[in-house]
Amino acid sequence: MQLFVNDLTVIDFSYCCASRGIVGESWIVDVLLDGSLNEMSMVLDFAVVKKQIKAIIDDAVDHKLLLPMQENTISVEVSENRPGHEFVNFTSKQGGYYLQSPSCAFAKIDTKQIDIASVTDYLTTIILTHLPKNVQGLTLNLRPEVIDGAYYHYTHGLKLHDGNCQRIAHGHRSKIHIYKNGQRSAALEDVWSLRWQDIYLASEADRISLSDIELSATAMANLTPDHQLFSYFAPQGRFDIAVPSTILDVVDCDSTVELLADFIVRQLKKQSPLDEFKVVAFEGVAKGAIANG
Ligand SMILES: Nc1nc2c(c(=O)[nH]1)N=C([C@H](O)[C@H](O)COP(=O)(O)OP(=O)(O)OP(=O)(O)O)CN2
Repeated sequence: MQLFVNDLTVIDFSYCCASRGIVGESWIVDVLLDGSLNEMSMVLDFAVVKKQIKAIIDDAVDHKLLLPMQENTISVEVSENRPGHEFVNFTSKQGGYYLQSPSCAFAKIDTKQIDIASVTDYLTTIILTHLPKNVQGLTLNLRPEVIDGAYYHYTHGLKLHDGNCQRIAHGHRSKIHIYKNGQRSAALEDVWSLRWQDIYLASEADRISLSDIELSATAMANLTPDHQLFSYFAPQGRFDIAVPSTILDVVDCDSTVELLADFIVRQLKKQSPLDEFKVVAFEGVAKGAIANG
């Protein structure tokens, strides 16, 4: 007997990619279980699938930075000064990224590259250990949203969020709709999808000086004048990141989707003060904010 739950959840995360750098991503998760019927004549109660399997997936990868541990341009070091914190040093074709975060912000995956296949294997192994004996098989289908139009991938952190969105390197793949004087503008949507393609979005308020940043000795030896530095404290701990200027956009606000929609409107108004704009900014799949100006 097989049981399925489609659209069980969306995982929003970022990952280290040798060619693209740190990439924000959103994948929808469908689940298919194979098993015999239990004493309730069920393969597994939908409530268990929806709550427990979703919780396992969230705990494993959601709002984390996924690290392909077989990639030799990544190193992880335990912080000696901050218990429970780790440093990640990552060199990509786009430049070097250096981070400090509480360990829960990273998922270490034994693979050469993060892709749908490796994350599916990783999650399947973890979930199978939690399933009752009557459930013998598990098929996960991870898939990006089908998007007919412009989208971007960004990575960010929300220092004021009391949940996992406080993690300084989690991200999303998000649609963007822009209306100019009531008409959808594919041209403006393309401009923003290009501007925020594989971008790190930092808040100016989180900028920190070189003397105050906390990174590994390896990172400190490899920082260049091109790196910009950001840091904050949030309930899970201290977060630091160094990002090369070329793959960074610094906004004058926090990066909640409400404020990002407003940021885009303000930039558009600066360029064309006489025109009216509406920006529908998504954050991951099927949610977002609308700003007008
Ligand atoms: N009003 C807003 N709420 C939240 C924002 C925001 O910008 N505006 N942002 C976040 C985080 O960035 C987070 O990444 C959003 O992800 P989401 O999947 O919605 O978070 P949850 O884990 O709580 O939801 P699940 O569907 O259970 O994964 C949070 N809120």
